[in-house]
Amino acid sequence: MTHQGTLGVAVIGTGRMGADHVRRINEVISGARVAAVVDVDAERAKAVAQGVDGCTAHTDPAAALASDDVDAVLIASPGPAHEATLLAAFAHDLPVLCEKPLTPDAASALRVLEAEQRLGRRRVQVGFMRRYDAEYLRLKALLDSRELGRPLMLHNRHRNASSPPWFTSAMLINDSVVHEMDVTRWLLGQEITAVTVLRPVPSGNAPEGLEDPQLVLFETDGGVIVDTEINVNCGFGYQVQAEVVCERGTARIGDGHTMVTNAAGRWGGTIAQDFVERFADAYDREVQAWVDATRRGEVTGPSVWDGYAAAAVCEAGVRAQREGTRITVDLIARPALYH
Ligand SMILES: NC(=O)c1ccc[n+]([C@@H]2O[C@H](COP(=O)([O-])OP(=O)(O)OC[C@H]3O[C@@H](n4cnc5c(N)ncnc54)[C@H](O)[C@@H]3O)[C@@H](O)[C@H]2O)c1
Ligand SMILES: O[C@H]1[C@H](O)[C@@H](O)[C@H](O)[C@@H](O)[C@H]1O
Repeated sequence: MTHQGTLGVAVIGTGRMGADHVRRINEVISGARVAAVVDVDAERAKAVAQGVDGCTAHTDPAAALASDDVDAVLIASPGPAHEATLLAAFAHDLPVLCEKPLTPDAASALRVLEAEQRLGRRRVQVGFMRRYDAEYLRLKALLDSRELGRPLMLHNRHRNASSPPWFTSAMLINDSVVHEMDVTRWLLGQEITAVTVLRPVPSGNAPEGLEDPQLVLFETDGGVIVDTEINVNCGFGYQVQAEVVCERGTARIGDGHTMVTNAAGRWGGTIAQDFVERFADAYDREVQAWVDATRRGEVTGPSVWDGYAAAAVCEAGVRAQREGTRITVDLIARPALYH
């Protein structure tokens, strides 16, 4: 560990999330510094490194991972690039915070799972940041207390103001609904066993050819039914809501009205415009929790098993969407490392 016990972090990928995590490590959280940044776009890496004291810029993760200044790795490159960097970090015995998705498909996630098991201990926290959001944490605590009895149904709404130009119909499932896959498994403590996808008439707001919105149904091994409206061109803002229906009551999060105003014949509040705004505190808590655990020599939070399970549900979801039928999810038995 460098500089009086401060964790030296290499941030891989300095795009939207990577640059935001560099700012967070530099300005918001404690116990870590950005020692190196890596991006295949050399200019982007250099521009981000310039704003950080003692930070080197690289185009190849191998150079950064081999540096004596680097104690830990934060991966924020696109999903298909995650596996290679995860395996390289394992080879250097470095702890990792890996943005979601762990990897884009179940086979590659399984390879990472097997590699981590060969190390014999957990090395990776996966960036499912909703587990660090104050509202989701309250909902989880309520469900764990069983105050409302057993959960029976979970209704989710996941709305983005607009989708980026490269967004595909499959990405509604594996880039967006992947978050509901993780919170469903985490909130309920159950695995998702089957997925069905229903598609209404596409919104006129959606780019030509994008099947948006969609309604995604999960069945779980505890008999809970979960529905998620995914709607990535809703136009009005970024909205993530969840309502759990239990035997003796319901609980709902995500209305997010910290202040309600009355003016000009209307009442109401404001809606965040993107995930960076809505989940700002959750990202801060996620990265701080990773740094704190790493400095204690521990690994906490969403695991490679969680990343693998989400990848397997994504695969079933994309098939369910394509084939228009209910698809069951096949998971391997959970290895002892993740019990
Ligand atoms: N948790 C969340 O809410 C959330 C939100 C958005 C994105 N993400 C995830 O964060 C990751 C990055 O997404 P983004 O929106 O920042 O993307 P982005 O396109 O803005 O940035 C990705 C960066 O990685 C670089 N890059 C590409 N291949 C690379 C490689 N092999 N090695 C190093 N750098 C490489 C690109 O040049 C680019 O600068 C993705 O895994 C994405 O799913 C998570
Ligand atoms: O990559 C992003 C990100 O994961 C957001 O949290 C989600 O709301 C978006 O739909 C997705 O495209």
